[in-house]
Amino acid sequence: MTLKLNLEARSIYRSIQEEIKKRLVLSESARFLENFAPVSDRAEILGRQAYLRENLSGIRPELREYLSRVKPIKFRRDFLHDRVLIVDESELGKAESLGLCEVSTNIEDAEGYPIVLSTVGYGMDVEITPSQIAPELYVLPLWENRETLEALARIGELTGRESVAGEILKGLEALGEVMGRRKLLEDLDEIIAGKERELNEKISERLEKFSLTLSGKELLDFLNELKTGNYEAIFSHFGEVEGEILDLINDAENELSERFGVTVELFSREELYPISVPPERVEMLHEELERELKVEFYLKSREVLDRVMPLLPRLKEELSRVYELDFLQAVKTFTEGFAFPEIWEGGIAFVGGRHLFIENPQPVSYAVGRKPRGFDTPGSEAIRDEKVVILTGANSGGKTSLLELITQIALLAHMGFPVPAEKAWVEPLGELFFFRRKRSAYGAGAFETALRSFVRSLRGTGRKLILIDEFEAITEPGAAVKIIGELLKVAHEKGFYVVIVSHLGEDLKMELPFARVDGIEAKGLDENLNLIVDRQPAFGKLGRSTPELIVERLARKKRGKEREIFERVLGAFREK
Ligand SMILES: Nc1ncnc2c1ncn2[C@@H]1O[C@H](COP(=O)(O)OP(=O)(O)OP(=O)(O)O)[C@@H](O)[C@H]1O
Repeated sequence: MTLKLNLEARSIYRSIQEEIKKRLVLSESARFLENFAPVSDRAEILGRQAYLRENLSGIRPELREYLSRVKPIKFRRDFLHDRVLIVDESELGKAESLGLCEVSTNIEDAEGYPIVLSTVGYGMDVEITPSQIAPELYVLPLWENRETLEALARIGELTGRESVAGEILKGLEALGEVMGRRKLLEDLDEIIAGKERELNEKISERLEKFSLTLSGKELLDFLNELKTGNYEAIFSHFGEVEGEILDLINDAENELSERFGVTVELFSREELYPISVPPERVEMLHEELERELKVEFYLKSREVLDRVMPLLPRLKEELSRVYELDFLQAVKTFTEGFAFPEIWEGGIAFVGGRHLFIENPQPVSYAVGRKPRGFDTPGSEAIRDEKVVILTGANSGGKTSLLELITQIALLAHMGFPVPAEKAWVEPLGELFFFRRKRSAYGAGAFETALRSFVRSLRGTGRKLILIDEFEAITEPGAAVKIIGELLKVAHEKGFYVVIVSHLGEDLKMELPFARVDGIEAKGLDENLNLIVDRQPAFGKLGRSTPELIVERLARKKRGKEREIFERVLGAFREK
């Protein structure tokens, strides 16, 4: 059963969720938070506490870095156009239903396919399973996600649960060579263009040297031979250079052959300078390499998959566990220094509570309902198990913030989380109401709305905590005492827990003998004559209001007649 929240309590719940989400590394992990919505069920809360106690302890800060490197590994089914599967008539339906490649019963249909697979001995032997027909579909995503696998292996070490990722990575090593050649194939055009450029530079250099070595006399000799038609002599002279150029070309081709693992003949011998590679030759080489590589990659993938396939179910588990770990690390950093509340019967109490959204807050202890054993802060002897408490005190004393803190602690406790306090006791509730003061809303409309929601919260029975911030601000003080007084009596009769902020503490106290009145007070003045507030409410003690504090301040500062008047006013406060 979920804990029912009114609008403003829900908005505090949402801001707590946001705080945790901010700390997640992977946005998908947020779904874990949904399993921790506040509930009323004691056993469920205790179960969650046990889960978190057990799992938070193993979470190390370094985990974040590795979690952030994990990407989902997606295995996609795909129709592969580079292969054909030749099967027996009886297997045709099964093979086709896999939808992985072209299937036929006729070997003639294999024409033109780089990869020919068969169950009847016409090509590479396979069984009709996706892993044998298309092992690349498994292996390639693994290869491309090696970084994720490495991160998983580290996460395994950090959490003390050995990961299968290490073993998979070892298996993938066998693909290194063929993957290197796939990369080479991708870069083929660029590599050849580079070689072409390099070769032309070398040839041009050679030619330049050659022309420099041609002396004036040699030039005349040539011209003579040209005149007499003695081409032999000319050719023999130039032949020397031609030979050198051909050597350069051969060297370049040998080097490429070695890199690609096939015999390469790319450069034309007809036109020696500038030398160029006909595009159709590049195309042919590309095709040849591709065919060869496809077969090789297929075979290697099968080999690797044989070893890795049995590990994949565990890999999947580990990948989803990553989101849980991410959730846990976010909870761990968010709840650093928090304590698990004791789930008990008797209201809500905490020692050293720290407001979640105030920087460096003064810790505050508070109790509504029974005073737990172990709650022994100064002044706590005034607590008498009151379920209805009226919180009074100076403006800006921290009354609203205290209501927020009570809400935060109640919400986190019902989520099964640790709470921002040294110690806490929380009774599982059915409903939680938080009514904020409507600062700008004056007038009959606002009053009516507020009254209606207050009354709505009092309907029915069950375990409820109702927090109300200054109800009287929207009506006249006299009427407010009557209304609040009566409504609090209803709450008391029904056994609801209530904390209400009010400046009418004195009047309400007379009306409601069962209620406790607490006060937040100023400790004194700072150097700028501002009030220094003690955020810790004094239990069972009316908080002096701001006007009273100002009168007291002036009574102390002034002298003579004026002081007398201030003291008389102050006396009026004291008489009550
Ligand atoms: N425990 C605390 N530690 C430090 N600062 C606090 C604490 N509680 C409240 N404050 C700060 O004091 C200021 C006033 O708090 P808050 O609005 O809760 O007072 P309030 O008593 O409800 O005032 P008002 O009477 O005007 O409604 C806020 O700026 C708040 O951040």
